[in-house]
Amino acid sequence: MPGLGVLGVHEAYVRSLVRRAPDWPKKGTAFLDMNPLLADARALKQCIDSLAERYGGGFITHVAGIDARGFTVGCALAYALNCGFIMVRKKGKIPPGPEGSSSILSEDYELEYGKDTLEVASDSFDTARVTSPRVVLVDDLLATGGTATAACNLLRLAGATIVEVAVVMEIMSESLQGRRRLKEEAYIDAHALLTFCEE
Ligand SMILES: O=P(O)(O)OC[C@H]1O[C@H](OP(=O)(O)OP(=O)(O)O)[C@H](O)[C@@H]1O
Ligand SMILES: Nc1ncnc2[nH]cnc12
Repeated sequence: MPGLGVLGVHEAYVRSLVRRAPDWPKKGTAFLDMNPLLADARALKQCIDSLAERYGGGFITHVAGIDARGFTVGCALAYALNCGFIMVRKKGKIPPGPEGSSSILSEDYELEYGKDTLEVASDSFDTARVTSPRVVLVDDLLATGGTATAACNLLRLAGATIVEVAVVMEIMSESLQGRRRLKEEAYIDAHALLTFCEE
């Protein structure tokens, strides 16, 4: 149907369940909260079904999700695709592997309202069983793209090929050009279920 987004006739309903928190966590940030969307069975199912349709077919071997909100949608998608799920974690959360068998890959980055560090275990992918992991990276939201770019870098260091970054919400504005940044710095395309144009 022309003029409809990727969620088609479901878009308005799903969009209505994104709550805005102006000036949070910092003045000037228009925070988009997907808690009401996650809490709604119909909206959650529509989001996961839409992503599963896009990435189904057997090419994807793993879904990776970014700590913490990316875990919600990411793990549900992995289940729907019958894939494994990889956690890209915030600093200090990954336990050591048995006796030096793995190391922790780490990258500092900036996001819309701060700085942080992401980590991935070097042995996240069992490459003896899946020789070339093909991954869709999932998060709730793309703003500057700093978080997703760092996650792509880490997953590649761990041996993955990133097929696409998928988010529920993308914020597009003069200052937030995450899609462009991902393409320029990580050579990856983004797929968003909902787009929000700010400013
Ligand atoms: O495109 P960017 O500007 O990098 O911003 C997007 C990131 O910001 C939020 O994560 P946050 O660090 O707030 O973590 P949370 O999921 O633990 O709330 C969001 O979940 C994305 O991961
Ligand atoms: N505006 C925003 N709303 C929700 N999460 C975010 N992460 C980065 N920017 C965000």
